[in-house]
Amino acid sequence: MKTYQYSNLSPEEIRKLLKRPKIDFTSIFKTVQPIIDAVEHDGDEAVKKYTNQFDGVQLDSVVLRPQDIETDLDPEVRKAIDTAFDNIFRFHKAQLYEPVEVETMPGVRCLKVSRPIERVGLYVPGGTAILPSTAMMLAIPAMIAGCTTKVLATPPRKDGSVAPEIIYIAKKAGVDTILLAGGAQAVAAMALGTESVPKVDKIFGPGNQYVTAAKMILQNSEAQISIDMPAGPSEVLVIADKQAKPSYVAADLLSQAEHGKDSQVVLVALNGFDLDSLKAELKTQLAELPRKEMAGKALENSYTVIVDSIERAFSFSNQYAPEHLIVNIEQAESYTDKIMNAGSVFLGQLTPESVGDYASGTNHTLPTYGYARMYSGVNLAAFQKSVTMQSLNKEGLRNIGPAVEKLAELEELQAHKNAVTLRLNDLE
Ligand SMILES: NC(=O)c1ccc[n+]([C@@H]2O[C@H](COP(=O)([O-])OP(=O)(O)OC[C@H]3O[C@@H](n4cnc5c(N)ncnc54)[C@H](O)[C@@H]3O)[C@@H](O)[C@H]2O)c1
Ligand SMILES: N[C@H](CO)Cc1c[nH]c[nH+]1
Ligand SMILES: [Zn+2]
Repeated sequence: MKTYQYSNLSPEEIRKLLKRPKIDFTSIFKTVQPIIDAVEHDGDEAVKKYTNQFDGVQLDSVVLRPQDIETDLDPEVRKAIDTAFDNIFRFHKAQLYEPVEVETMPGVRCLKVSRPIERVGLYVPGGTAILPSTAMMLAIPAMIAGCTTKVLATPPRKDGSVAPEIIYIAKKAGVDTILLAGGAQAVAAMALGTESVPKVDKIFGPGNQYVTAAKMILQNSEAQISIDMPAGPSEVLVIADKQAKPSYVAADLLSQAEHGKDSQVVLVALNGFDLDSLKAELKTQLAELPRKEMAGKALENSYTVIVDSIERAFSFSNQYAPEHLIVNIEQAESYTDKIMNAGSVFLGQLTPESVGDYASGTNHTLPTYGYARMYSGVNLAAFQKSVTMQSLNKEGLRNIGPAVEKLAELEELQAHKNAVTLRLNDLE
């Protein structure tokens, strides 16, 4: 990790630091488009072909029905999943809201109600690590929202199976179909539908560049789907002051670096934070990690910036708009008003980012790459759409009619005006 002193940086150097490592989507689109075309044309056969090519697995069937499969989990694993499941359920259930009803003028009643997006596709990455936690983050809000068709896609393991933990979660959350595929072929199968995969209306979930590119292409295609957000390689920004323990900060930075070599981690250090101890901690902790190669590569894309005030620390973080922000400074809770752009925030010395990845209750599918400036992380509302309704009585029609007639006249839309005038005349 390189270290920069903020006050010595030129505006151009700051701009460069705030940008993420470039992803060349043009070449990825060239790989992904033919995969999508093949799935559109050949359905399940294409899914099988690419699963063989990229995952080395020859599938007999591309789908499983989780409800038909017995799972035998280690009791401790089951208990941990159940704890996380309950917390995620509780936090997302609390996001259900009551219909909005307003009488905008006497006799004119307006309503806003929520309805589930009926058919959803949930992508659970599985290239370099199995992620049962992502299965929970997607399937639980889909269940609470009332989505009726829930397809969960995940790459098969080398023996063609799906991790029992994912099956257990899928059953618990009422997922109907598991698609044994990853990458662009899985996204295409859910967006377009195949002989055995139901077509969905919205696709959720993080993934590598092939997954992200397929989501981007398909949302702009005739498949008529929407996607949650452009979620890319995991990232974290830590703000640390002199009270922050270097060993904790190192562990937090490494926890996101170990996701993949393209992850980026950033430390914004306030004066007094012990950078020498941090460097030593990073070295010793990294050496012990099973994924040290990936995490080490990610650290090469990463950096520390030293700032001289808390204001500067938050303004840098807001411009960077991290997926995860850890505020490891004294009285962290008193600074929440300063946080404008971040996917999910972890306040204080005792709140590692990992708790949000697994079990605190918040969602871990979050915007990366600076998209936290305008996108929210996955939440209950992402699985719903709102429908507005209105109804008028005689008084309402009399009250509102003249304004609508006048505005229709202004826009020279006579039929619009007539629809009101005919009714008003009948009232007389
Ligand atoms: N932002 C978030 O919320 C979040 C959460 C969890 C994970 N992540 C990120 O998700 C990503 C997971 O990536 P992953 O690779 O482990 O799993 P993945 O499931 O996203 O991708 C694996 C699939 O990629 C396809 N693939 C592999 N090589 C290919 C090639 N050359 N051409 C075409 N397709 C190919 C294969 O079909 C394979 O099944 C990581 O970048 C991680 O940081 C993000
Ligand atoms: N940190 C990831 C989101 O960026 C989510 C995750 C899953 N498992 C562990 N971490
Ligand atoms: Zn993580």
